[in-house]
Amino acid sequence: MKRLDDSFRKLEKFPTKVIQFGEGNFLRAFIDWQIHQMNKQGLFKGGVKIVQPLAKGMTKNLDQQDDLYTVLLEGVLNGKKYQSHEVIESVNGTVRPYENYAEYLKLAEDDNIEVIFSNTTEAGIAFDENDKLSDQPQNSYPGKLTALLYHRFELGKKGFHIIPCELINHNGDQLKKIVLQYAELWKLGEKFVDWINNDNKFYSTLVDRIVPGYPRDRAADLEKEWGYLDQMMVKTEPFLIFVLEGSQAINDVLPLKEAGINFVVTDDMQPYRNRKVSILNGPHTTMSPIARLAGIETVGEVMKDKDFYKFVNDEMYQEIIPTVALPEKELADYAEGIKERFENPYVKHQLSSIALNSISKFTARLLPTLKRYVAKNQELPKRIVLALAAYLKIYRGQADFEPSDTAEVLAAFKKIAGDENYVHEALSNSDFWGEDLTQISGLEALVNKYLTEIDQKGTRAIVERINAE
Ligand SMILES: NC(=O)c1ccc[n+]([C@@H]2O[C@H](COP(=O)([O-])OP(=O)(O)OC[C@H]3O[C@@H](n4cnc5c(N)ncnc54)[C@H](O)[C@@H]3O)[C@@H](O)[C@H]2O)c1
Ligand SMILES: O=P(O)(O)OC[C@@H](O)[C@@H](O)[C@H](O)[C@H](O)CO
Repeated sequence: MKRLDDSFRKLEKFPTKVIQFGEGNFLRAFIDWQIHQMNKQGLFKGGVKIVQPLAKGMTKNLDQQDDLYTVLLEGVLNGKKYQSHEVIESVNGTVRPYENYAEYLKLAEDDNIEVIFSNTTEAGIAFDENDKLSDQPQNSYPGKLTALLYHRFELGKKGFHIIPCELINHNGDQLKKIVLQYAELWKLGEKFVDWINNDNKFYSTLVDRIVPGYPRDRAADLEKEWGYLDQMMVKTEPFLIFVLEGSQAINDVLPLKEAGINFVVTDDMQPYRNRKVSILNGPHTTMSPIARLAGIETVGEVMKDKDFYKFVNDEMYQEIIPTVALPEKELADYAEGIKERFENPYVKHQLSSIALNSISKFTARLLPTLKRYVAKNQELPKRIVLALAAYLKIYRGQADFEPSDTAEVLAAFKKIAGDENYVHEALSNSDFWGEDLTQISGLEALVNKYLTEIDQKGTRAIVERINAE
């Protein structure tokens, strides 16, 4: 069978206007897909050069198919079923700084390039004090970026719009802060710092699209159906939201909105972040321990089970939405969309993968809601507390499966697992939760009660009872 090659292109190859750090599934199904949508409508007329941020990666595989790949879009959005595939033509080429650093630095010389995107995972936006300007390349992504920016500055050229998509809060501010740290460490001078501050714009973003990646189980069948080989195909849900904090002028640079994409430019993205973290990630973090203890394996199975569906729905509407400071109708529409995404029949989202590092996830994704709920109602949100009790059972080593967390967290739980005051010891450990949870009135007693009930009857019985209350 034929591989993808340039003969599959339907659009002309546009000049490179974007540098993208990262060749991962998410960026290919999110940023490069969006650029392709703009190009199809003649709105952007620009291509992407992908920089592989690590020594090892997938860019050679992409080059082997002339930088083309297929996005398989499957799911339900606003009640409409989507099942389509499209060859994405927005990638113009790839650059590997570990193999050819000169070619990497040369990107700074291209006047057509206006925008830099990145997604190097949450670990990527980090300062490495051992990085040097003379390294070829620097170890960290911000180190590599600073070297590129400095070369651009020395050539007297204009700066960039720098748009990180890593899932950390204030990602743009964080990245800029580290670039300025390198400017100081490498003594790049006041003028460079002024150029960073005045000629470049760093934006903070929130990205949301579930991208399960390469559809391993169906790839061979899909290739047969499409009539070509594609080792870089990527599967995604149809939903996306791309929130960017900054001035509306970015719409002139990136006419995403005009292309019909759900691109939101705002001067404060925190409400969008709170909404996503509490209404999407919150229920994920709640259902994962409770449903796994009841023998359920995926988010889709949770949504198909009438008891668990009601439990999740009630958590969204009774415990979470009333605590988020946005118009209720908007939140309800968002919640309905999330339920549709959780029900996506094409995505098998494992509860075990959501469970990775659950203690920090509970702290970031559920604890703020629990505290806001208590402040508002002077009582505890039962469903979130049941999740906490279920986690304590799992982390005590009393489930049919192991908890997966950092070595420190696992060791700390191991130390207290045999303690007769286990619940008190666990809840009062501020290293887990950032604070002493026994200070929240009634929490320790309710967790103890739920733990006893879980031992006696299992989580499903408690879910049924809470549903009936
Ligand atoms: N897949 C999703 O559904 C989804 C949705 C929203 C956000 N995200 C987030 O996007 C990120 C990437 O996800 P993906 O599915 O594309 O993963 P992936 O494994 O396909 O790609 C990871 C990319 O990050 C780069 N990378 C990894 N560690 C790095 C480091 N220390 N420094 C620099 N670069 C590094 C790799 O080179 C690669 O380009 C994750 O952090 C994930 O949480 C994923
Ligand atoms: O990716 P994690 O492990 O941080 O969190 C698990 C899920 O809640 C998460 O992947 C969501 O599906 C995603 O955040 C949707 O955009």
